[in-house]
Amino acid sequence: MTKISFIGGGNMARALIGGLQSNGYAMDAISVIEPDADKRQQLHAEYGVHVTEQLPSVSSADVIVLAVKPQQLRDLAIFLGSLLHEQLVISIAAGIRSQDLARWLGGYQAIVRVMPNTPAQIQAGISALYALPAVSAAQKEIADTIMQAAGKTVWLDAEQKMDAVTAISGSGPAYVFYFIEAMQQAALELGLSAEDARLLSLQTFAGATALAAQSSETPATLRAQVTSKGGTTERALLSMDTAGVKNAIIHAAHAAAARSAELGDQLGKE
Ligand SMILES: NC(=O)C1=CN([C@@H]2O[C@H](COP(=O)(O)OP(=O)(O)OC[C@H]3O[C@@H](n4cnc5c(N)ncnc54)[C@H](OP(=O)(O)O)[C@@H]3O)[C@@H](O)[C@H]2O)C=CC1
Ligand SMILES: O=C(O)[C@@H]1CCC=N1
Repeated sequence: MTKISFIGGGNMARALIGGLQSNGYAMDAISVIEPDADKRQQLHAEYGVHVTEQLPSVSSADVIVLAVKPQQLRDLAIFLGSLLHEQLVISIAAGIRSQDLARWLGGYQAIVRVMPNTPAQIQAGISALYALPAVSAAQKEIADTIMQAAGKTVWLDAEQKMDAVTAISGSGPAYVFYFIEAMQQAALELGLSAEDARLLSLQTFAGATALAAQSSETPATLRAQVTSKGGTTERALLSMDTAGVKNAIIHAAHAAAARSAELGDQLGKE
């Protein structure tokens, strides 16, 4: 079994480990390097993974997943470079370009950049992957297998597309949760119980998403099928259009993509 070492045991590392566990991955093949003792203890208790604060332990791993914040990556990578021999390095840090990471690692090129998302923890994630040219086909296969344990995978032909991916699927779960929060708040305001608010909003999301995925119709057509002339949906959509909801969502995704590029520009300069 490929030995995986996560550096950083925060939200996204947990989500990926959860996905690997659900997929039957041997938890004793996974170790997590994390400075916070409470997080280490929690990760060990919940998943049975090895935990340590000792960076040199990465030497025994086949794959190293860099799961620290983008702002923490450079200092870590400069230290990590001397510990690498033939491991595959997977970076999930938003914005950070592979060539900047390679430079911080002292020229190490076996790098796959990945943008996962948190539904990984129930194997419903999607990850976009991009490999530097030096990454072998076998290493790409390993990266793909690991990320498939957390959901679907898509390979990018140009790293530049990572900013867009980050804005859509990386940050995207937060947009959906935001919408669900609003639906649940409205349900409560309209007099439904918390339990019904939760059930009705979540099943509506799940059902509409499944229909959009399975149907050959566009989302616009499916939306029109809900919208009876002179009816309730029409009134709701008019209210959304007046408030500029669609434009706000599009604008938000552009803002996220711009922030990804900005992180790459700012942090990559160092
Ligand atoms: N959350 C998400 O939905 C997604 C996140 N990502 C990317 O994943 C990365 C991690 O994000 P997320 O999990 O949300 O962040 P978190 O802050 O939750 O996790 C990062 C963890 O790494 C720890 N850490 C910091 N420095 C080191 C170090 N030198 N060695 C080991 N551990 C260290 C942090 O400790 P401390 O808090 O003490 O600094 C923290 O516990 C980011 O780069 C982000 O861009 C990508 C896709 C989606
Ligand atoms: O918010 C962030 O920066 C990270 C990257 C994508 C999702 N979370």
